[in-house]
Amino acid sequence: MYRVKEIFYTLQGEGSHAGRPSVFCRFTSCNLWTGREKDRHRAICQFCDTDFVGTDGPGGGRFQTAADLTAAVAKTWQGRAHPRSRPYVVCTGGEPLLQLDREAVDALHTEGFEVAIETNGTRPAPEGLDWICVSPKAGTEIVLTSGNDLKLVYPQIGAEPERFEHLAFDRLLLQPMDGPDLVANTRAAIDYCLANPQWQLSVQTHKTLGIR
Ligand SMILES: C[S@@+](CC[C@H](N)C(=O)[O-])C[C@H]1O[C@@H](n2cnc3c(N)ncnc32)[C@H](O)[C@@H]1O
Ligand SMILES: Nc1nc2[nH]cc(C(=O)O)c2c(=O)[nH]1
Ligand code: SF4
Ligand SMILES: [Mg+2]
Repeated sequence: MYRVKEIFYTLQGEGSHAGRPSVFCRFTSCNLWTGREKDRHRAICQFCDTDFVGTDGPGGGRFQTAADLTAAVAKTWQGRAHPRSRPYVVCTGGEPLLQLDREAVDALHTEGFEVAIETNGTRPAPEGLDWICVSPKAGTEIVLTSGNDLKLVYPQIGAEPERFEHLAFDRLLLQPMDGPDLVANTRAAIDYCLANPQWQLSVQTHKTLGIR
């Protein structure tokens, strides 16, 4: 069974695929925070901007099989078919690698989807994913050490960019930490990228665009 908070169609807001029409499938639960505000101060990951508790969001629910999950994703896609693009699903959460398995990836492929993931990198990934974005968190050990985007939320004490530069990712991205210090964090991320051009800036465009 797959427990999903919400499934929605929007533009990818972050990372190398920013602007790409995508179905977001947000899985319930995370291994680095319970998702409850009362636990935030003692969570391993304390800056999370997302509600991933429960299955009550738009399009959310409990899906018994990979085929059920895929049907829910497929009916959320609203793009017209075109030879230049395939339907695209971004599996996120919460931590999607607590639930996403080979069966679900295969079923999504059979339906014609390209399958991307946004993960904290602390759990192994099933084979077959088309796009892997790892966003490391201070105080954790990364087991997913290769992929496409390494998208580090900045700044994090104990997760300095230099720690990740040797990993086998196509792109290194800094994403300013949203919260009360967003303006200062954005300035600091810009300055870091300007001085260390192996890093590029990732802005959470959906937040300024006012879309999900
Ligand atoms: C909510 S997480 C879900 C996927 C996975 N658990 C992870 O952390 O990568 C989706 C993305 O949002 C980023 N994110 C979460 N809170 C953020 C914040 N306050 N500011 C900037 N990015 C944030 C995460 O680092 C991750 O790249
Ligand atoms: N538009 C949009 N883009 C996103 N990219 C990563 C997101 C996430 O929460 O994983 C996200 C999200 O929640 N919305
Ligand atoms: S690992 Fe991801 S989902 Fe979990 S608390 Fe951190 S940002 Fe949120
Ligand atoms: Mg988000």
